[in-house]
Amino acid sequence: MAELADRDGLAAQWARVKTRLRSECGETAYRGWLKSLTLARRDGQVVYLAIPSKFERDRVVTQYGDRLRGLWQGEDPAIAAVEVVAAARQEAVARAVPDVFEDDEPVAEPLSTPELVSAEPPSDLNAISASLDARFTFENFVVGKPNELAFAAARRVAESETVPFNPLFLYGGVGLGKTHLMHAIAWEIRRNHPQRRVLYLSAEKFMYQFIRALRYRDTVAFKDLFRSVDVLMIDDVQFISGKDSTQEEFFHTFNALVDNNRQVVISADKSPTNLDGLEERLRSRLGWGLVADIHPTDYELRLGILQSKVERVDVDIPPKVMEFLSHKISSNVRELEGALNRVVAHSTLVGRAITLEMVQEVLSDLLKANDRRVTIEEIQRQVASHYNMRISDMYSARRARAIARPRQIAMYLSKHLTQRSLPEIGRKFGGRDHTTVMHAVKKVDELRSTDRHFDADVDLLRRMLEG
Ligand SMILES: Nc1ncnc2c1ncn2[C@@H]1O[C@H](COP(=O)(O)OP(=O)(O)OP(=O)(O)O)[C@@H](O)[C@H]1O
Repeated sequence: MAELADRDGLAAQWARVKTRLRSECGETAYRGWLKSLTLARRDGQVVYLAIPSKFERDRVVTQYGDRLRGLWQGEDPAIAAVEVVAAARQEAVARAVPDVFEDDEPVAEPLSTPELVSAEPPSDLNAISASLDARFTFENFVVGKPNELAFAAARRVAESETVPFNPLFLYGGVGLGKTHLMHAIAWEIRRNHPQRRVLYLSAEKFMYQFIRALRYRDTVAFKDLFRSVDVLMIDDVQFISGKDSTQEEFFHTFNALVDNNRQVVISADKSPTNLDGLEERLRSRLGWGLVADIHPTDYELRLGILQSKVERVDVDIPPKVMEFLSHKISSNVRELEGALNRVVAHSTLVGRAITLEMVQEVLSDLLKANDRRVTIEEIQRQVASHYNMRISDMYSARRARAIARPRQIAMYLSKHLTQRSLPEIGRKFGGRDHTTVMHAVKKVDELRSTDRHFDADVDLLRRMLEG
């Protein structure tokens, strides 16, 4: 009986860990890698999780191992380690786990035994296409200035009878709706043209399928399959950066599809020009169609998104609270949604009305983290006022040292205190080139190492900005 209760408690903990993993790591990573994790058992201070293949296990352990452990420890600080074990297919996991874990040692399965990974390489689209989230539709996507181009382009691709632009390349920062739009395109095509063969998967899964095909010496089937689709959608293409043979294969697949007038849709965290570790010919081809940027959200869009989510959960949230959340949680939409969910969950569980005070209390950690984020505009303001110059000189062409040096410092701080790329920073400084930003960063680094006063000055600015 006690054992059963323990098991239930463990399952509830695992459900919470999975929910947090999903919101922290993003939908693409969750669906691509984490969803297939299953809870095996707990033994003393160690929790055992299972996953179908060794390949996935290696990936999950390197990429998400620390986070998994942290989340489990959040549930129970006594947990010292989380072991991820490769088991055969899902059914086998369910069957084998109790026996497999009879021994104290977790069993890791050898990579060289293909039948343990999967009986057959996939023979059809359904086997490799990632599943689509029912919530990620065009109807549920709130459109504002920052995402209107991406939205319009996505709709056009989904509704058009022909191929309007090839590829459609959607890019933007974390949690701004790339995956949502990709799923929406796939849903819409499925609805309007059920006969079209749509393949949607993450770039990591593409790589995984490719490596698997190599291992099975089955690259012909792989090529046939990928080249037989009407619409190929690859999410998070930045993951193939630096993976030469995967890139090569992707390039050929891409060309074959485009040459045959099949639609290709790609998403990434950066524009083709700014994707590092990509071969030049691929980079240039990725930019041939329409490149649509999803900009960071503005206040109006955040408020709109919150309103649309609140309508669906059917709870009463005072307008002041909605404004407060849209104002304060500006990092990304995923975090905004997470904040709303936390507030609603707290209110339902504890039976407490949603007020400004309650929200500040429940979200104190998140609010603090958002407060700390610095924008390029704040940096420009702070640096300009520190050096007693006009803010417009941050974007002006004036090159006098008294102006140029603080501007370089502001570029340097933008590079270090924000997530913006060099070209993005350059744009915010009057449309300067990324090499100018690079030069500024180098120059400030140099001066910091040779001039003590200069170094202290920059350090002071940094501390003021970081609050
Ligand atoms: N404009 C929007 N309207 C409604 N929901 C949105 C909008 N933008 C983002 N979201 C929601 O925010 C969450 C994160 O979006 P999504 O997973 O598409 O981001 P992403 O850009 O693919 O992030 P990542 O780079 O982490 O994969 C999703 O739940 C999505 O539905």
